[in-house]
Amino acid sequence: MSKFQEKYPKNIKAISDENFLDLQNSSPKTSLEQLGYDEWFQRQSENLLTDDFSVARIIEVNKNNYKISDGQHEIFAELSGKFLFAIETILDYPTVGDWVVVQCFDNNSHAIIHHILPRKSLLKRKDPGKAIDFQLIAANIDYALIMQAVDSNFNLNRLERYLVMIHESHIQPIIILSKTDLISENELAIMMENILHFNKKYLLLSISNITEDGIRSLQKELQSDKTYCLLGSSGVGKTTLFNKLLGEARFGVNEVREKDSKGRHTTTRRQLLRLESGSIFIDTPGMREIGTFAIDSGLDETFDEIVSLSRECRFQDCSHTHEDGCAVKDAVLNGTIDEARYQNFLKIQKESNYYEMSYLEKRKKDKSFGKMMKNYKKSIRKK
Ligand SMILES: Nc1nc2c(ncn2[C@@H]2O[C@H](COP(=O)(O)OP(=O)(O)OP(=O)(O)O)[C@@H](O)[C@H]2O)c(=O)[nH]1
Ligand SMILES: [Zn+2]
Repeated sequence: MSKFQEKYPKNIKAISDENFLDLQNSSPKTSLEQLGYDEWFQRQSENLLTDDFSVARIIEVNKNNYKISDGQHEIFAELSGKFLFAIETILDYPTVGDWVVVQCFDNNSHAIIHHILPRKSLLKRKDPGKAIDFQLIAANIDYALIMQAVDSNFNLNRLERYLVMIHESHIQPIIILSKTDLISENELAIMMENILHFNKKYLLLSISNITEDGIRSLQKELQSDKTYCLLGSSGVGKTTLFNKLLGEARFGVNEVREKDSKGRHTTTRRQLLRLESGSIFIDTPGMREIGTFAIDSGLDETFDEIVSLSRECRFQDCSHTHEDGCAVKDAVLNGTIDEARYQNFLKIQKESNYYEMSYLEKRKKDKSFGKMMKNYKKSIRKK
């Protein structure tokens, strides 16, 4: 064991076969379970599964329809009229990874979506085209692999921003440093030390797609039937890594050409797929351009030392910028809290306050518009 591993045994796990043992001992899994369906979702669906309704997972969101899978069939699906009518905000639409209650027709050639099961996690982002709207990226992701390359891409502030966003989405982060072939072992150790200094609670792995260092350790971390996504700036090596995980033999299968429900040929990229090892990966177009996210509890978890200090501030609504008796500012002055980290905390907090507010205002507006429409429809019916 290296010195580094001794210091951070939990963060840098030695390669072990633990993950694989429980696989061998368990009873055969249903095809739904192999797609990530578990007891929790089962409980959520209990009262909804009447008549000929069944459960399936959204594996693709297209312009005019969805593609769902029950682990055996891939079926084009549309929303029921009742479902559409009840939609109040973007958040009510299904997205990739969602579990839905459906009714299948004509020998599984198409399906109608009636309900979305509650989500364990939801990844969303601000729509770049609009000031305050959301775009859903994916639901029910268990782990996000946050990738940063060790070259000029490496940036602790950006890493913290990703961590905040991931916490906010209720997803577990795993940090991956990529392109380790570009630096020496010593340089890598220093970088990892820098990351772990503030982020001891996370698993940190390092990989090189070129030398394949660390790839096997990463593969051993990936659990079967859990859902993952790869996040990180353009060029850090996500696609290269993903193709490696898919396996050389299956290289290229991610592109599919098929007929949509209206019989037209379309070429799409699979948005949810299962690796041979049993782990599930979601890769949607929106994931590639993640921008600003709503941030609330995620901020607390990422900057926990700052947030716990803030309870000692004189004012309850202290902004930690100019107030007298601010425990956070004092800690920065006496060096207990890192200055750069404090500045990044303020920056993310400021952006999120602004963003959160505009979202709430928008939602209020949406609701009152919905009410207005309902009253209008009622008044028409009365006439
Ligand atoms: N030195 C080095 N280069 C790598 C490694 N992995 C990928 N690259 C190179 O980095 C470039 C970008 O790799 P991609 O896998 O396309 O990166 P990406 O993160 O998927 O980028 P986007 O598709 O733009 O999001 C390519 O030229 C790769 O050959 C690595 O481990 N080491
Ligand atoms: Zn304060």
